[in-house]
Amino acid sequence: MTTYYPIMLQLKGKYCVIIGGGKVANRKVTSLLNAGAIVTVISPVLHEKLQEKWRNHLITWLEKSFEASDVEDAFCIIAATNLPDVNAKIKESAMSHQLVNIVDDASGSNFIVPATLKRGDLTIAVSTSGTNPGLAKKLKDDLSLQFDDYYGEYVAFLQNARTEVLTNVIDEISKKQLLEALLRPEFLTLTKEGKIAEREELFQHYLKRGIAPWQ
Ligand SMILES: C[C@@]1(CC(=O)O)c2cc3[nH]c(cc4nc(cc5[nH]c(cc(n2)[C@H]1CCC(=O)O)[C@@](C)(CC(=O)O)[C@@H]5CCC(=O)O)C(CC(=O)O)=C4CCC(=O)O)c(CCC(=O)O)c3CC(=O)O
Ligand SMILES: NC(=O)C1=CN([C@@H]2O[C@H](COP(=O)(O)OP(=O)(O)OC[C@H]3O[C@@H](n4cnc5c(N)ncnc54)[C@H](O)[C@@H]3O)[C@@H](O)[C@H]2O)C=CC1
Repeated sequence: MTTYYPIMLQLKGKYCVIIGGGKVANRKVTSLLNAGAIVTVISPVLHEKLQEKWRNHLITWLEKSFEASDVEDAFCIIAATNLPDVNAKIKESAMSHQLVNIVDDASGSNFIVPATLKRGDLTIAVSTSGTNPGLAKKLKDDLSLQFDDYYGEYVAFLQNARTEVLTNVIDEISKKQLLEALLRPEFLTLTKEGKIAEREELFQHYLKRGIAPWQ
């Protein structure tokens, strides 16, 4: 059993190379682009959705088969061909300091990709440590019902409110109580109901008192 170390990677401006141009490559490319990576795809053929990304100048496409020199300068490498031998060769070409994901070989990868759900700045990631990716996807889909779209707005509110508390409240006990109080269900319920003005009013009321009234 492998014990993984979960992290959130900052990939903005990082050079990532994906080898293979199929459905799986497209999924990995989509999430890399969302994270701001600079993406090059190496493949003689491109899936329709990757072709669209290429036409829109979102990716660089090298219309060729894999060669070891393709991954030399990459921060992150994803081997997503349908040929296990080629994927194994990609793994061998990578240096030990490079991030490498081999889509058909979890134990040969030094990172694997969880199923993720994004709601604004909130990310919920589910991994089965590679034992059942389908379950990771299912759990993510189940969680998407509980963590509905309004969560993005809720998290943005919490971010601003937390900043306001940290900036304005000097007394450490009041600060701690207010930060705890922000996570009580009232603020989530008001967000869910779209009562944004009332939510702000309630927060300002607590902020002015310097201490949450229910404490
Ligand atoms: C180890 C890992 C490596 C990696 O890719 O990083 C890996 C490996 C493999 N996946 C396989 C199959 C499937 N993978 C999916 C789906 C996803 N797979 C993803 C991640 C991972 N897959 C990593 C571990 C994640 C974890 O820790 O649990 C997700 C979560 C994230 C993403 O890809 O972005 C994404 C959901 C995206 C979403 O949220 O929608 C589905 C379902 C579907 O496609 O609908 C199936 C078919 C059902 C099934 O087989 O279970 C196979 C067999 C291939 C074959 O048959 O040859 C292998 C190879 C092996 O197991 O050795
Ligand atoms: N990790 C994951 O989430 C999953 C992994 N898989 C694995 O991923 C593999 C790929 O799946 P798909 O994208 O559906 O396959 P696919 O057949 O649609 O795509 C394979 C791509 O690899 C390219 N390719 C083949 N040889 C190459 C080479 N020498 N150099 C560069 N590119 C090359 C092909 O042109 C094609 O674009 C599957 O064989 C399976 O083992 C499958 C499902 C999920």
